[in-house]
Amino acid sequence: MKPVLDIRDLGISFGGLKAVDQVSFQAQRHRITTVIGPNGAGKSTLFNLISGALKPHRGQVLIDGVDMTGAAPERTKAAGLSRSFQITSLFPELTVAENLRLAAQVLEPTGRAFLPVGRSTQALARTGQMLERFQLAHKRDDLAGNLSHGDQRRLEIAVCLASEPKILLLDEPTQGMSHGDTAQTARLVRSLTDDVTILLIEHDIGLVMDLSDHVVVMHQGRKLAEGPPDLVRADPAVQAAYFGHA
Ligand SMILES: Nc1ncnc2c1ncn2[C@@H]1O[C@H](COP(=O)(O)OP(=O)(O)OP(=O)(O)O)[C@@H](O)[C@H]1O
Repeated sequence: MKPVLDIRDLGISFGGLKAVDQVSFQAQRHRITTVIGPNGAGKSTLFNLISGALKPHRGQVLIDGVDMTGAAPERTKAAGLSRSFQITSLFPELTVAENLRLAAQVLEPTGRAFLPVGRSTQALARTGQMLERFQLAHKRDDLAGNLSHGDQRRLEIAVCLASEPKILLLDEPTQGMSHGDTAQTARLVRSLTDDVTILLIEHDIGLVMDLSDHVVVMHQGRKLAEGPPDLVRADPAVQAAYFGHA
């Protein structure tokens, strides 16, 4: 089957530093592909290259077979790529439902995007679905800024999904969460693969093993290894570079 995301020989340098160097891999539809690697390995830069926040110096990014290399974030978004950030990008002064409806507004047919809220039927329907799915219905009228950290991170994932993307880029979705919140969010992320393909950056190796279908290991800008989580974890080169022992 054609991969939904195809990364080919991607690279960028900052001055003399090759932050991402000759990286190639594919993300298969409805699977979770996780990028791991020590601090400074190039994971965030890779996400920036894929989402269009940075333009690569070499290589290609294909979304559903279409070359999107160097396309601006608005264009990769329109092609079906949605990204959540480590730092929350919610509107704290808007309610939970309003944050979702704003993101879902792109589902309205062209020319109807600025209709009064009550007539944005598709956006409202999607908002309702997201509230249910993310167990936020009882908090729909709470200000996003007043939610707990765990609820804010979950709302942020819901906002990313509200526009019905094909690919979801999640950067450490459970960072800073309590143990209980982490487990709940992990279950949620797993359930999302019915709808989307997920590309994840995650440091918690337990979560990586639990959640991932496929793991890509980065080290000093390069891809060190890739494969199923258990095989990658047992790889001596990965052990040496990432887990600190051979
Ligand atoms: N805009 C930039 N200008 C110069 N150097 C940069 C820039 N962005 C990243 N770097 C460097 O590129 C390398 C890769 O950084 P990156 O943030 O992608 O790593 P990472 O794997 O995401 O690390 P972490 O796990 O700490 O978030 C680092 O050495 C970093 O200092």
